[in-house]
Amino acid sequence: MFSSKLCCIKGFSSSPLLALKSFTCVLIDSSQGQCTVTNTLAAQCKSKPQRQVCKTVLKHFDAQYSEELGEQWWSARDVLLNPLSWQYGVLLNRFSDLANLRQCLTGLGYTNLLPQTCPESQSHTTHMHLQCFIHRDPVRIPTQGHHSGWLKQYYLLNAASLLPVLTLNVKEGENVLDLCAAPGGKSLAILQAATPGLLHSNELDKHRYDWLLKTLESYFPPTLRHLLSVTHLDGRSIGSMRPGAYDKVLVDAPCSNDRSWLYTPDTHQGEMWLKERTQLPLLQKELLCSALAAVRPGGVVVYSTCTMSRAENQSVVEAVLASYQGVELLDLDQQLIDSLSDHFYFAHLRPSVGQLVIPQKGKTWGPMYVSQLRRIY
Ligand SMILES: C[S@@+](CC[C@H](N)C(=O)[O-])C[C@H]1O[C@@H](n2cnc3c(N)ncnc32)[C@H](O)[C@@H]1O
Repeated sequence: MFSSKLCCIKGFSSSPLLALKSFTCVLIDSSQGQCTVTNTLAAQCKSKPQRQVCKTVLKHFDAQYSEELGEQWWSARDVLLNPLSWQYGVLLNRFSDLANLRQCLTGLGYTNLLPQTCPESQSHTTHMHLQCFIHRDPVRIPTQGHHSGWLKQYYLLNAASLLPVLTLNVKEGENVLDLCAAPGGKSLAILQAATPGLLHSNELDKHRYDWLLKTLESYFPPTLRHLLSVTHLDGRSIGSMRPGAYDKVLVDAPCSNDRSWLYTPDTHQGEMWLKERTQLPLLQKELLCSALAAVRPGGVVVYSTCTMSRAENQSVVEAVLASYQGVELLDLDQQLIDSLSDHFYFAHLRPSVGQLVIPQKGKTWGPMYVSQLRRIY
C-alpha cells in the first residue's frame, strides 16, 4: 500500500488536499533544520472530499487522445485518473529566508530537479539559480499563507511547468514579457532563474490579475519591484502596442487544462468547456502572433500549454509559422531534454513540432507542451 507524507511547516497552517487515511504527517521546523515525523498532527488535518471524474470529458479525451497519442494516452490516463499518485514540485524562493529548508527537504527524500553545477560548455546556465525540489512519491507539503511584509519560501507547482521557463533561458538584464501570467507561477520561476532588466507580467482577467499581483508581492522583495511591470491587458494587443520591445516573450496560453477539466464538477460545465475548446486555437494563434510582434528581431518566443491537444499545440505553431513572415522554429535544447528525461516522460509527437511532457507511472509530471520560435527579422 502506498504511504504518503504530509509536511507541516511550523507556524503555518496546513491544508492537505488528499485523503488522510494513508498519510504520515511530518513536522518541519526549518529554523532548527530538524524534521520530526509525528502522527499526532494527523488529527488536526482536515481532508477535502475525493474528486469525481467527469464522464463526458473522459469520453471525449478517450476518443481524441487515443487517436493522437496511441498507447501513450492509456498510460497517461491511468495517472490522470489517480490523483493520489500525483507528484508536486517545491520551487524555492531565492529572495526569502530559506534557513534550513533545503536540508529539511533533502532529509525527507526530496532531490533537486536540476543539476546545480553547470560546466561552462552548457548553454542552459539558468539552471544555476532555479531550485525545484521533487520527490519520487506523491508527497505534498502545505502551501504557505500570505503575510504582509514576509516573503514566502516556496511555491508548489507541477514541475513540468518549469520547462517553458528553462526553454526561455532568460539572461541577466534581458527584457521579458510574460503575456498570460496569472496566477504567476512562471513569472516567479523567471525571477528565480535570472534578474531581468524588466519583467512585464500581463493578465487579462481582473480577478486573476489581482491574484498575480499578490503572488509577486509574496515572493519578490520591494527593493527589486522596479524591475516588474504588471498590466491588465488583452495580450493580443501588446504586440502592436510595444513592437520589438522584448528580448524574450513567454506565451503560456489559455488552454483546455486536461488535469482540471477531467474533474469538472458537473456534466453541464464539462459540455460547455468542450464547446469552448473549439474556440481556443484561434485565441492561441492571435496571442502567439502578438508575442512575435512584441519580440525584437533575433529574440525568442516560447509557446506553452498544459493540454495534450494537438489542435492547441502543434497545429497552432504550424499555422503561425505558415502565416507569419520571418519566423523560424527552434529545437528545444537537447542537453536540457536529456537532463530532464530521468523525471519527465517526453511523448513521441506526430508531427514532431515542440516537446510534450505527459504523465506516466512514476513520472507523473505534465501535461506540458512547449515550443520555441525565433523572430529572424
Ligand atoms: C495557463 S494560464 C497562465 C498560467 C501562468 N502562466 C502561470 O504559470 O501561473 C493562462 C492565462 O491566460 C489568461 N488569458 C486568457 N485570455 C487572455 C488574453 N487575451 N490576454 C492575456 N491573458 C489572457 C487567462 O485568464 C489565464 O490566467
